[in-house]
Amino acid sequence: MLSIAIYGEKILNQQAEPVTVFDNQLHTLADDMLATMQQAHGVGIAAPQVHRSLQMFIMASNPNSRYSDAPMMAPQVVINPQILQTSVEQIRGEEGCLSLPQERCQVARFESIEVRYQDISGEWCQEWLSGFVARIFQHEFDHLQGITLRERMS
Ligand SMILES: O=C(O)C[C@@H](Cc1ccccc1)[C@H](O)SCc1ccccc1
Ligand SMILES: [Zn+2]
Repeated sequence: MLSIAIYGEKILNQQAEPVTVFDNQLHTLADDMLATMQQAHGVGIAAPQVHRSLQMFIMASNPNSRYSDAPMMAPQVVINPQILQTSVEQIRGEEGCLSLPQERCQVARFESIEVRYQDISGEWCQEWLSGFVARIFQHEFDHLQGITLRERMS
């Protein structure tokens, strides 16, 4: 397990660096992030949260106490992500953050988004996401820009 940065640590407010080398070390980091996220019962985790300023996160939606209709999906490693398009509609929903333990707040997110990112082998993927998975993507994408729930509280 990796240690999780807590709100107030500088790394959480920095713009993360692009990933340029897709090697075994990157695979190891992805495995360690996944294990850390699962131990914390999260549905996502971003590299800056484990003190690595890299544009990389994991999203792993699964039905949970707050989002019982969340889809079950295999964990997805997302690298150098871009948000290409967003829906007009936004939806407010409850979010938590592993870096803000015990805090929950309502955050408005776009209902659906078109995204482009590289997977763990460097292949580019482009797809539309909606609902809870889109919410996780936007939450983790914020972490890569140095934005946390505190800055999003509305
Ligand atoms: O801090 C993080 O990035 C992980 C969050 C991700 C998250 C994204 C969107 C909405 C909620 C959470 C953790 O998963 S916090 C734990 C959690 C899990 C399910 C629902 C709410 C909070
Ligand atoms: Zn978070």
